[in-house]
Amino acid sequence: MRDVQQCRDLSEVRQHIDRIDREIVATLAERGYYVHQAAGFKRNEQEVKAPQRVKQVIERVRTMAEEQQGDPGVVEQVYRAMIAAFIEAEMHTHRNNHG
Ligand SMILES: C=C(O[C@@H]1C=C(C(=O)O)C=C[C@H]1O)C(=O)O
Repeated sequence: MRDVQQCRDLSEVRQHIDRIDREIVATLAERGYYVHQAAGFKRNEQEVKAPQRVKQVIERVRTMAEEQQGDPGVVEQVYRAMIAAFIEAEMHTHRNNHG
């Protein structure tokens, strides 16, 4: 985990959360850009979904959470929701590419 500060009140806690959200949204935009490119390399909808890759990603981020004193269960839930949304977006791109 990165260095964390002890806050004096809820407002200070929320300032940190707002700052972190800015970073998360920027990172999601960057990730989304690569997911969009992934669609261009896939031939069908099963390849877009790539369940084996999803399994690998989930295992990897759970391990990373454990190493960084995060909560693997929370990380897995967040990732499953995020990947589902990215698959939906990638599916749109795939369908546009293939008529
Ligand atoms: C980006 C990909 O496509 C999909 C999205 C994934 C993701 O957001 O991590 C992982 C696998 C696929 O379901 C990929 O195959 O790598």
